[in-house]
Amino acid sequence: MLVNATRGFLWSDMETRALLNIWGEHDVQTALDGNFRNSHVYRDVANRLCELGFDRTPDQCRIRVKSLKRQYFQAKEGSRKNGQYHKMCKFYDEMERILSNRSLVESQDIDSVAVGGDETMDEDAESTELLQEAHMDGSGECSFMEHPVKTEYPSCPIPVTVGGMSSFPTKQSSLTKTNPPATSSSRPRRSKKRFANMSLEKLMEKFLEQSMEAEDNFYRLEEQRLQAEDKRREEEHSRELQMLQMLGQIFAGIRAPSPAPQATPQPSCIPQTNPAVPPTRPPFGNGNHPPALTEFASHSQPAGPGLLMEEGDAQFIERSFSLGTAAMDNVIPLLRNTIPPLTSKKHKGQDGRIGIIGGCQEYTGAPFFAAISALKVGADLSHVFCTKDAAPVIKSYSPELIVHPVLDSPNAVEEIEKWLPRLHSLVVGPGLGREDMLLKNAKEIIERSKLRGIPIIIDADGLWLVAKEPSVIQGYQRGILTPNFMEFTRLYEAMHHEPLDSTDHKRSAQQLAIAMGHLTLVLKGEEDIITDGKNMLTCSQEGSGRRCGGQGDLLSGSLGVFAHWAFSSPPDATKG
Ligand SMILES: NC(=O)C1=CN([C@@H]2O[C@H](COP(=O)(O)OP(=O)(O)OC[C@H]3O[C@@H](n4cnc5c(N)ncnc54)[C@H](OP(=O)(O)O)[C@@H]3O)[C@@H](O)[C@H]2O)[C@@H](O)CC1
Ligand SMILES: Nc1ncnc2c1ncn2[C@@H]1O[C@H](COP(=O)(O)OP(=O)(O)OP(=O)(O)O)[C@@H](O)[C@H]1O
Repeated sequence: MLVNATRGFLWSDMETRALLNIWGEHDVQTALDGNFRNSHVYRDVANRLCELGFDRTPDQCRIRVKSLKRQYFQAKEGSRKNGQYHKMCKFYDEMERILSNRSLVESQDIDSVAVGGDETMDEDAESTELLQEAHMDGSGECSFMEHPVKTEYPSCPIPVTVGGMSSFPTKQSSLTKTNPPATSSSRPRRSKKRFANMSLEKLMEKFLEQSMEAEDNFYRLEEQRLQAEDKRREEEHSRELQMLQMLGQIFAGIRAPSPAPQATPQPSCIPQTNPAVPPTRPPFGNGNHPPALTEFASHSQPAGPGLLMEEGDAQFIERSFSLGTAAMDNVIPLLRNTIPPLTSKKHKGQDGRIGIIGGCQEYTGAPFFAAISALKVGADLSHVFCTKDAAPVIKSYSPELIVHPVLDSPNAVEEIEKWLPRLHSLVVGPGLGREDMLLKNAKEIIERSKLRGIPIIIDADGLWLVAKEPSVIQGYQRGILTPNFMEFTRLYEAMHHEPLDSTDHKRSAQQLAIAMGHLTLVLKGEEDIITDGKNMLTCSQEGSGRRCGGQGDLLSGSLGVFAHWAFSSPPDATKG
C-alpha cells in the first residue's frame, strides 16, 4: 500500500529523506553527472521510492530535488551573510553531504541561479514550479542542466535581472567562468526560465502584498462602517426615547385627574384660548376611558404635551356630546356614567360582546363597518353572522373580527342562537340584503333575542324587514331603530298607512316611535332626531361633509356597544 497516495505535491520529511537517500547514492549522482538527459535517472528514483511505499512520479522527484537544491544554495548564501541558513533549509546537512561531492562547476552554477534570482522556494511552492516546468519542458527532460553541454553556437552575454535592473554578466562572473562552453541553445533557455520564475514569484509576492493591503483596507472600512452603524443606532435609540418620553407626557396629561370636575360640560369647555385660565377636562365615565375613546381623543388634535391634550380632550367631548341643546347636554353626565371603567378586575368580553346580523354576497363592507366600530368604541369582542360567501371577505378585512358563515345555512337560527347567551347586544341589518330566506332568519333571531332581553339595534335591511313586519320589534323596550330618511319614510308609511308629512320630521318621528310601542327611534339626517315618543333629543352637531355609504353602519355598530353599556348600568346611573 502506498503511504502517500493522496498527498499531492507536498512532501513529508520521511519521503524527502527517502528521496535524498536514493538521490544521494553514488550511482545516481554519477548517472546525473554524466547525462544531460536524466529522465531515466528520475524514473529509477521514483521506482525505488515506490518500493519504499512512496508514490511519486519522476517529475515530482526531479522537482523536489531541484527545490531542495535551491533551498540549500539559498541557505548557504544566507549562512555566509548572517548564519541563518538552518532556518532556510531543513535538509541542509543531507544536501551538503551529497553536493559536496558534486563538481564545483555545478554548485557554482546553481548558486548563481539561487542567489542571483532571488528565489525563495519551499515545499509549498512546488506546485507553482511544476506548472512552470510543464510550460518549459514537456519531455520529462531536466530543464535545469545538471551538466553543461557543448553546442555549435558561440556564447554571448545574457542579460540577467538583479533587483529589477537588467545587467550583463561580466567575464568574471562564475557563470561565464565555470561554463565556458555554454551554448546559445542552453543559455537562453535557462535565462528564460529564470525570468519566468522570477516574474511569476514576484507577481505572486506582489499579489499577496496587494491582497493583504486589500484585506487591511476592507477591515478598516468595515470598522468604520460598524462605528457609523453604532452611532446611527444610538441616535435612533435616543430619538425613540424622546418619543417615548413625549408619549409618557401625553398619557400623563390624559390620566391626570381633573382639578375641578364640572358636572355638565358647558360651552366653557370648548378649548380655552386664554392661557391664564388652565383648561379643565370634564370627567368622562369614572376618568378611566376605554382605549378607543382615549385613542380617538389623542388623535383629535395635534400631538403635544399634557396641556394641549386637555384642550383636545375637552374639544372631543364638546364635539361629540355637547350637542347644542340643553336637553342633550343633560344627557352627557348620564352617558359618562354608563361607560365602564378600565380595570384589571375584568376579563375579556365583559365590556361587550356584540353580534352583527348581516353580510351577504353583495354587501360585505356594511357588517364590517358596524363590527369594527363596535370594537373601536370599546367592545371586547365583535361577532359577524353572515352568509357563507361573505365570510372570507369580511374575515380578510380584519383579524379582530369573529366571523360566522352561517346566515344562509339551513339551520342558521339554531347556529346563531347558540351564541345568543354570550352576546350583550345585537345589530341587525347592515349588509343583510333583502332575500326572503335571510330576512326570515333575521326575524327569527330577533324574536329569540327579545326573549333573552338582548338590546337590538335595527338598521338598513333590518328596517326593510320591520317595515314589512313591524311586530317583529314593536313594543320591545330594548329595541332601537336607526333609519335614514328613506327608511324612515318606509316605516312611517307602513305603520300609518298614509304618506309622510315631510315638513315636520320631529313630529313624524315621535308619531312613529309611539306607533312602534315607544321603542327608541334615531332618525338620521342633517339634524338627528332621537325619540321614544315621550322624550326627544336632537343632534345638529356637524359631522362629515361627505355623505358616503357606511356612515350609518358606523353609527349602528357604535350604538350596539352604547346600548349594552346603558342597559347594563344601574337605573340611577341613567336615571331609568
Ligand atoms: N359598503 C357596503 O357594503 C355598504 C352597504 N350598505 C348596505 O346596502 C344595503 C342597502 O342600503 P341602502 O341604504 O343603500 O338601501 P335603500 O334603503 O334602498 O336606500 C337606497 C335609496 O334610498 C335613498 N336614500 C338613501 N338615503 C336617503 C336620504 N337620507 N334621503 C333621501 N333618500 C335617501 C336613495 O335614493 P336615490 O339617491 O336613489 O334617490 C337610494 O336609492 C344595506 O344592507 C346597507 O347596509 C350600505 O350600508 C352602504 C355601504
Ligand atoms: N344631511 C346630513 N348632514 C349632516 N349629517 C348627516 C346628514 N345625513 C346623515 N348625516 C349623518 O350621517 C350619519 C349616517 O347617516 P346616513 O343617512 O348616511 O345613514 P345610512 O344611509 O343608513 O348609512 P349607510 O350608508 O351606512 O347605510 C348619521 O349619523 C347622520 O347624523
